[in-house]
Amino acid sequence: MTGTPPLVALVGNPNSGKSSLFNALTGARQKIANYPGVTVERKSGRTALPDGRPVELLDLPGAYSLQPDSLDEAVTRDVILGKLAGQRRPDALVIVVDAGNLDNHLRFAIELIGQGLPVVIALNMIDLAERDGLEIDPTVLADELGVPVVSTVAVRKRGLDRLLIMLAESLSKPRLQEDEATESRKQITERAHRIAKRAIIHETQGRQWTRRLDAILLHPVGGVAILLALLFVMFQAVYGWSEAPISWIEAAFAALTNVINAQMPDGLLRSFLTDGVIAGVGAVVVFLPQILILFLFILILEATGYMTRAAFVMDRMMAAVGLSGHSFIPLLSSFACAIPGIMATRSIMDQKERLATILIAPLMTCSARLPVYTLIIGAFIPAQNIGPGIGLQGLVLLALYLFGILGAMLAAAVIQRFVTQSRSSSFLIEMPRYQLPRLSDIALGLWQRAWVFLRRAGTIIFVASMILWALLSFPKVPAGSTQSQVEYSIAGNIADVIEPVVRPIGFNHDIALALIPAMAAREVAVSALGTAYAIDATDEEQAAMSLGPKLAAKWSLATALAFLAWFIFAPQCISTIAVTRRETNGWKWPIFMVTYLFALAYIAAGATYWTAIALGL
Ligand SMILES: Nc1nc2c(ncn2[C@@H]2O[C@H](COP(=O)(O)OP(=O)(O)OP(=O)(O)O)[C@@H](O)[C@H]2O)c(=O)[nH]1
Ligand SMILES: [Mg+2]
Repeated sequence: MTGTPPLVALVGNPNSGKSSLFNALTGARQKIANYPGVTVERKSGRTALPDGRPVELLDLPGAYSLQPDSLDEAVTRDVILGKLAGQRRPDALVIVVDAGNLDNHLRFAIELIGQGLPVVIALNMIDLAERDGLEIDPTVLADELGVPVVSTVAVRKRGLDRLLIMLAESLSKPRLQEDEATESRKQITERAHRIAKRAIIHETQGRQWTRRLDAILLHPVGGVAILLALLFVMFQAVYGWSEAPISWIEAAFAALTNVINAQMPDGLLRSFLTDGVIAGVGAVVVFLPQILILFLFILILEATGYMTRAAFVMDRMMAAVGLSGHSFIPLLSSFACAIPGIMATRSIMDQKERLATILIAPLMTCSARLPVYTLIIGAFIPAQNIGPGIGLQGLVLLALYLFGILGAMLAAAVIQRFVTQSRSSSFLIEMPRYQLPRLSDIALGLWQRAWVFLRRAGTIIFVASMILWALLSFPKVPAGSTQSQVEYSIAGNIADVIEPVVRPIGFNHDIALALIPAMAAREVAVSALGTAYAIDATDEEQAAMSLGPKLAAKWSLATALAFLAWFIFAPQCISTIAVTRRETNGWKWPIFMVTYLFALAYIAAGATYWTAIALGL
């Protein structure tokens, strides 16, 4: 044979050992360049078949399927289909499969075999599989798939001779027709599962447990039910466990106020310290225990390997609104804060899906909303059980989170349908191993969350409280005026302008006052109320009361519920708007986002208020 040597591509899932195999086969005879027109690395090299014929090997980027989710995957697909300009189609494929991950990797293998090219399967990492007590019969695999299968250990160069013999044989056979009847994704998954089950002769208990657990946790109905149950327990705990630590923090701030009141003469500085700093910052800091409890759950679920399963379970639901599991992790991060969530959307390949995800990320209940929610719930929702072990407050909190998610899903459906018009892409991920979380990792994670929260309290919320205290304290109300200090102040006058706009949705003057500074950060709504009520307190006893009872005395239930509904939707956060501008390269999308979110917030608050009034609450 003369002319160009046959081209053989190494292809398979990421991390299956393609490059290791490539290195083992080609040694130093490698050429590295880019594929024409794209910044994806092209690695090729020479090797020789047992009869001495040369072969050109191509190390393709890892992929999960022939439906690309990334540039790398698109290159892999185009090369295999012979569609990449300037790159000839391979004459045969070596499909590299991780023996320890047979179920997952066989899906791509089946899809590749359907392309009709001569194929040899390298059942790689067989050493690791053996170490883990996994025994696989390659002949069963070969029978089921109808192609030769060779066990290999790329890093020890085991099985390479046999691989080359099989390759030579395959290359000399005529090319098959491409499969006409293409199987659906579901059929491929099921077939991969069945074949893996047959080929695995023996597996350890740990792996059996993983499979059994996955069968339950990934179940389309049962898995969702378990996810909801876990969320339910999580939000019950936020209330159930936080009472004592919150009262300690409150007591500490009250004691501090008393010391200052006893040691300092009445005056501006004292008012600044007690009404501004302690009432403002303190009102937010008391929510630290609840935030830590929430994150304790999230960190544990992440560390055990459950979160990836939750993403998988959610994928189906997200597909219904035109998103995919790719959006799940960014949206999940948005529960901490929309800013890292929006930044995490960079991993979404489909630009329209990415945009839709950015636009709905602020609807995920970020931790800054928690102080607002818990303050209002604590003040207005009775701390009673509506069934054995089912606290009403925790239930309301869960409902608020679910409303946020529901709102996000509806918004996504509408946005994907009318604005971005994207189709959802396929979503395949590998499940991490289940494991017991390490205490030190959880502790570190909690410490980081606490630090972020306290740093916000000490910086942005502190500054906002300071400014607000000044705006509320000046000008001083003249003696004998019928107005209170807050009404007479600059902030009070600004609130007068806003109040008519928000009165139709049940908001009062206090809320109008809190809304503007809360644009800096949502928790500032809480500190603003704290400072306003502290300044207006007529006597010491009233001043010492914590914020919740004060609200309960002044607001109607309908107003409180409307305020909660507002905060589910309102884009009350300048940083999020700024990040959206940066990530979408312009003002168009942030303006769109702010407009639709404010509109939703206004409608939701109004609907809540008038429904509550109609129900006589
Ligand atoms: N024990 C063992 N380790 C292997 C084997 N093959 C590959 N590895 C290791 O697995 C890891 C991934 O191997 P790579 O060759 O980089 O995998 P790849 O398929 O090229 O990965 P991508 O290019 O990211 O798609 C490396 O750390 C290898 O050393 C094997 O047969 N046995
Ligand atoms: Mg590689």
